[in-house]
Amino acid sequence: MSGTSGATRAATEPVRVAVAPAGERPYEVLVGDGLVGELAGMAAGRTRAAVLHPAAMAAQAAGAVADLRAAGVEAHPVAVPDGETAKELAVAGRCWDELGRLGFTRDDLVVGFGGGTVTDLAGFVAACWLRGVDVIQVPTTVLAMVDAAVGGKTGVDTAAGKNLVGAFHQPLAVLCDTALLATLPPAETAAGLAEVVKAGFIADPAILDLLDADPTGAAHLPELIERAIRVKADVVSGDPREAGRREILNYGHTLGHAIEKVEHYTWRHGAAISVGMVFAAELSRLAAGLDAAVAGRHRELLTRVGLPVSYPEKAWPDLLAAMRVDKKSRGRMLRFVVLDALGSARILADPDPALVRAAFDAVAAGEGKG
Ligand SMILES: NC(=O)c1ccc[n+]([C@@H]2O[C@H](COP(=O)([O-])OP(=O)(O)OC[C@H]3O[C@@H](n4cnc5c(N)ncnc54)[C@H](O)[C@@H]3O)[C@@H](O)[C@H]2O)c1
Ligand SMILES: O=C(O)C(=O)C[C@@H](O)[C@H](O)[C@H](O)COP(=O)(O)O
Ligand SMILES: [Zn+2]
Repeated sequence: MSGTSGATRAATEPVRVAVAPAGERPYEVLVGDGLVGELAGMAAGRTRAAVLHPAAMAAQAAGAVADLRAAGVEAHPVAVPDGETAKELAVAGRCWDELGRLGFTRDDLVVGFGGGTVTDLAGFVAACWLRGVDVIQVPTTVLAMVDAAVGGKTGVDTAAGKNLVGAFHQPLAVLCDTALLATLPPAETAAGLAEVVKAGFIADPAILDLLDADPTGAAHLPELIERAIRVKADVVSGDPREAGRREILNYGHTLGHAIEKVEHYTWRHGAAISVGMVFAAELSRLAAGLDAAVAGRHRELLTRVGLPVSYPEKAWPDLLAAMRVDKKSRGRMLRFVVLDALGSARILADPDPALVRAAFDAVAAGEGKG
């Protein structure tokens, strides 16, 4: 490490998870307490860095900016709106204006410091500026650590729907400093656990046992974060541009993204994905032969985590319209991620509309309220 900033060093050796996207530069996801100090060492030698952060995280981001400056990097904080409103093309435009004002060149660095909305935005800003500059992600929510900051999916929302404009742009590194989670509100932790539960159902059932033992996640948080990152890293490494298997990471997202759109992005992503997974589990039971007990486990566990598991029936026409512009759709064909069994996910293309409706009816009936 060449950092000379005197920044806080990780108290213990970080966990390192390798991501090796086929045909692209490999990188590591580091997980540990006090890791944000590693940023300055990684950036040393660069001329400029722009640290994109939500206004609400200005104080924490200022620490990272100070570390970068102490390492000789001309670092600039760039405040962006909080929550999903960060993921608007106009916000990306303002970030590009700022990079232009700073004279950002191809060897300068974008840092995404915040939740998944900021890491999605920062990745997209970096992907497009000069057709691609490096980005280091410093996720500050559970959700961003286990999912959003890893894997190179970047983008913004449009009037037509969620994440419809974007680019694949893998980060140079991902620094998950678990000390930053100390200020995270419980509802945000629960939302992040939705993606952890997803990783459990599609690939690593041990996650579900850990959450059964403590649905707050607190007792096993470092292990849960590491396990979910390993699931994501494995899938992304094999299929970085979602030509096939990566679609399983979209479990629960077909309905989940539709709920986010219908709710005008006032729902947390993790909360919408929770309802979406209950729906996907029902569809799996009805159309892919998933064991009823495994389907039911979705409702039970997500309820205990504190996440919603039902949604009003009257919204169905709007939800169906929103699902048609999901990125997994082909032509007029809807495609969903389903489970054949615990830990075994696949695509179900063009299912019988009656079964899709029946799966939603079960969600609307609140059978999952537990
Ligand atoms: N690119 C991907 O692969 C991918 C994967 C999953 C989700 N996502 C995207 O991620 C977004 C959701 O991310 P999110 O759940 O992190 O939401 P978010 O970014 O809106 O953060 C949630 C809230 O927590 C606050 N916050 C962040 N860190 C904090 C901290 N340490 N202490 C206190 N408050 C803190 C934020 O300011 C915000 O108000 C969605 O837009 C979703 O589409 C992307
Ligand atoms: O990384 C992926 O691939 C995922 O699908 C992870 C999802 O949790 C995430 O919400 C992603 O942004 C959804 O992707 P999208 O392509 O449906 O927008
Ligand atoms: Zn997601």
